[in-house]
Amino acid sequence: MASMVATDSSPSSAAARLLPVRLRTDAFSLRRLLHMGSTYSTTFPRYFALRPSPFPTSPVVPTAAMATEASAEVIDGKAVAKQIRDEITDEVSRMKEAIGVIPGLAVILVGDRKDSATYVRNKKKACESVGINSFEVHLPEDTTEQEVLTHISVFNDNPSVHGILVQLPLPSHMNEQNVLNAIKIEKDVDGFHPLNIGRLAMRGREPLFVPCTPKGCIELLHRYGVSLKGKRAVVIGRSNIVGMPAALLLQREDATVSVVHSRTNNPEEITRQADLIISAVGQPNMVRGSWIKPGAVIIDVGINPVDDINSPRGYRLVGDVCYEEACKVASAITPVPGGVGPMTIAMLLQNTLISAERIYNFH
Ligand SMILES: Nc1nc(=O)c2c([nH]1)NC[C@@H]1CN(c3ccc(C(=O)N[C@@H](CCC(=O)O)C(=O)O)cc3)C=[N+]21
Repeated sequence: MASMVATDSSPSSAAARLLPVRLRTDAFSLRRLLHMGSTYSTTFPRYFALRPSPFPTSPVVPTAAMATEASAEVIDGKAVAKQIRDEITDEVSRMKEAIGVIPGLAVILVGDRKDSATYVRNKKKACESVGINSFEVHLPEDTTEQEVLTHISVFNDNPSVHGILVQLPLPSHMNEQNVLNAIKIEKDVDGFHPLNIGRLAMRGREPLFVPCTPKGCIELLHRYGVSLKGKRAVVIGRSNIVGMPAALLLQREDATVSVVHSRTNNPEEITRQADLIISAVGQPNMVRGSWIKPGAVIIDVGINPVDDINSPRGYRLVGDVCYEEACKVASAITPVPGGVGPMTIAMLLQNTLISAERIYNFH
């Protein structure tokens, strides 16, 4: 622990400063774990902190029995998202002081889905926390597609709005494609416009915006020092908003990518070859311990409610990955909640800031 304190107070590199405190002492521990396939060698201090010896006065020597009980590093998305929001707060005020512009995000919510309402409320709170202006339109379930298009058009023309997000899913009577295509590409902070996705897929091209959830996954890996170059990555799920863009981003990071989906033969065997797993399917606890190569890094995008009479809400959130099993095999894993979810919102704020900076040519 003493060495951690010393490292914290010494000048650190830019990369190290971005890392969560606990990792600053060894920014590349996870990268090393990836190479070694070990679940445990660089995590002794935390290991002992979590499982104190029953004989605290005697020195603790790791044994093989302990190794089988090793638990993965927790990739703390909540803490990293906070760090990113702090960076955005600074940048927003720098921009305001320099050119008098405040970034603005417009969110359109149609219908009364409780989860959507919660997400939109969280986005609004997050905007406030970093000094970004938020504009919100809440429309009833029976709104026509044309009315939604009109709201988009007004936001497209509003110079105080630099990002527009239409909360998905839309009510079933609407054509999602028509609605998303109406968003001006310069304000498409979700990055869902086909032209953005097309550019993401092409070598030598740059999208205006990278979709928030996959971007958040890659950002977490970067800030935890996980290198992807040459690594085998498996993305589970092929949705337009997570799985597919995540696979494209991983290829841009020089990973070798396989996409496992509902029609894949023997998904377990393919997934077990991965150094990195990104799971985005929406099936609670689908990825079991036996699917995971020892030492793999796991990013769990799933946010699945499961009934839980002991929870005040009557349910709790679990990921796609069986956490109890996975943390005994993986070298690092994102929890649910507190993993990718908060990063998605942080990336939305970042995209909104990037948009405003680009529109005003402010860097
Ligand atoms: N146009 C559009 N863009 C989106 O980005 C979008 C969307 N539609 N529709 C729905 C999904 C879902 N989504 C989440 C964002 C944050 C959390 C989040 O912060 N979750 C917390 C838990 C929150 C809780 O406890 O309820 C966590 O994982 O720690 C979850 C889910 C964005 N989405």
